[in-house]
Amino acid sequence: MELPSVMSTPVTGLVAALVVIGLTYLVHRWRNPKCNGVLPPGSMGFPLIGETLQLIASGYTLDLPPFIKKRVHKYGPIFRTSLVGRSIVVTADPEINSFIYNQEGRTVELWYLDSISKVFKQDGEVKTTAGGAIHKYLRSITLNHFGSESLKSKLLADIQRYVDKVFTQWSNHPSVEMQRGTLTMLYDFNAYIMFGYDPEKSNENISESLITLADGFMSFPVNVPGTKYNKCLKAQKRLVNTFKALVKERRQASVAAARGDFLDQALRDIENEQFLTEEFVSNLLFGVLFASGSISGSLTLMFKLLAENPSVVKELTAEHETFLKQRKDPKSPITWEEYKSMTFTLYVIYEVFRLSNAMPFLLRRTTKDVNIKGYTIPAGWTIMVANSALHLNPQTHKDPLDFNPWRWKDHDQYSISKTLQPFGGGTRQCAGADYTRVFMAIFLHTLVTKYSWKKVKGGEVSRSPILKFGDGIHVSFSAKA
Ligand code: HEM
Repeated sequence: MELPSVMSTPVTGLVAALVVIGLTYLVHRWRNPKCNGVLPPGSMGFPLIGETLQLIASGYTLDLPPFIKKRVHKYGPIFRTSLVGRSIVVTADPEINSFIYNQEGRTVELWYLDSISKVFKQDGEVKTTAGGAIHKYLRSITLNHFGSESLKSKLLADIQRYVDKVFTQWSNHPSVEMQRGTLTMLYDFNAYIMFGYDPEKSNENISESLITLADGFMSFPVNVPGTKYNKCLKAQKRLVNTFKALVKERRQASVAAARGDFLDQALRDIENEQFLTEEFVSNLLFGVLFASGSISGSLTLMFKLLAENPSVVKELTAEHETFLKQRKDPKSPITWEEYKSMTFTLYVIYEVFRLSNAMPFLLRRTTKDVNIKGYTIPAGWTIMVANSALHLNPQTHKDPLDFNPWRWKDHDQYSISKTLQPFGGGTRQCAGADYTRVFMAIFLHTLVTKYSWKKVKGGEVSRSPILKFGDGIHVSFSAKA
């Protein structure tokens, strides 16, 4: 009866030793990934989860996310890590960032985390973020409807009418939570521009679903009922169905019903572009509409920054009241020439971009080994381009956490393009940049010329690493006499 246990002891010991050796080898491989050169310094964290938990830990200032700040301090402006199962190199070095922007289609390609790709259906033939002809098309259709020609001929007036209407509604409430308020405003208006959406006539509340989606898409990707990620995936399903139905309905509508909008153009182009299908078009509407909500974070933060800096509001108001005085009819709409001469307003907008960092980093995947500054980033790795580091670098911007629009006074356009890159760079640079500046300028014009306003509650900010506003920023508005 004793025999089995005498026999099993050395076997068990051997198995245990093999498991330990195997695990040690795997951990060693995890910590020292293969590379045909020198990897940037850094740590790959724990096997599988890497340093994901550290990435999403919140910082309670407008400064760089603590994850990046701590590591830049420890390793320098380029370091390696692992996040959600991916080997990643983070760069906060402006020279390397520009190099990476310009490598698009050569040694790197646009890439999203797997969980984000799932939300935006970025796979197979409906991948709207692909390169080549698809990328060219994405840019051209977006610029056609949101670019400078459209702004001058149509959108400038449309934005003014819409912003006026929204402020009138806001002033009828005791207060408005600005993040939700600006997101609803942006999604409703941009959906109107793109496909004639009218929230009062639609069965689906598109802005509400997009807000739920925006709230959950950067949360920890655990798909369990009740989690933000789960709610986000449910909202995504509703949106995909709504866009599909919309595309079908418009395709069946008569030519006379055409509005000449984004959706009409995409459906017309189906005849000429091989990659365009109804599913692709509905995915395109979804992606561009979601991207257009990026202005909300900057507008929301703007209220906090203006409320804390009355001298900025004073100079801003003076600039806009001068326009009113110079007009024959003070009630006439803003002209393109007036927009172009809003000097201080533009400094305020630059400063809000610099501090809001609506997209604190951009993601790329290497298609070949990338050699830069003595390091090698292996093929198949992800690169996180931390453009926000440029905006918060004390060597580039003195007292970087101060809201100081006057700092832009002595900069020419070239130096601004080198020190402020909220819209990224290279061929993937934001196609909504002009539209964003015009929208914010008109929003500010309406705010300071027509309304008195007060922050009544909230205003805490955090970064994890996306900018968040705690319980929000609540503002009350009343029309000026
Ligand atoms: C504050 C507002 C905004 C910010 C900070 C912002 C930022 C960015 C950034 C950084 C990129 C480059 C992404 C990358 O390289 O990975 C980008 C791309 C893009 N953005 Fe924006 N964006 C804003 C508003 C908008 C708006 C209002 C629209 C639509 C009207 C828009 C449409 C797009 C599109 C279509 C792209 C893809 C461009 C391409 O791949 O060539 N964005 N945006």
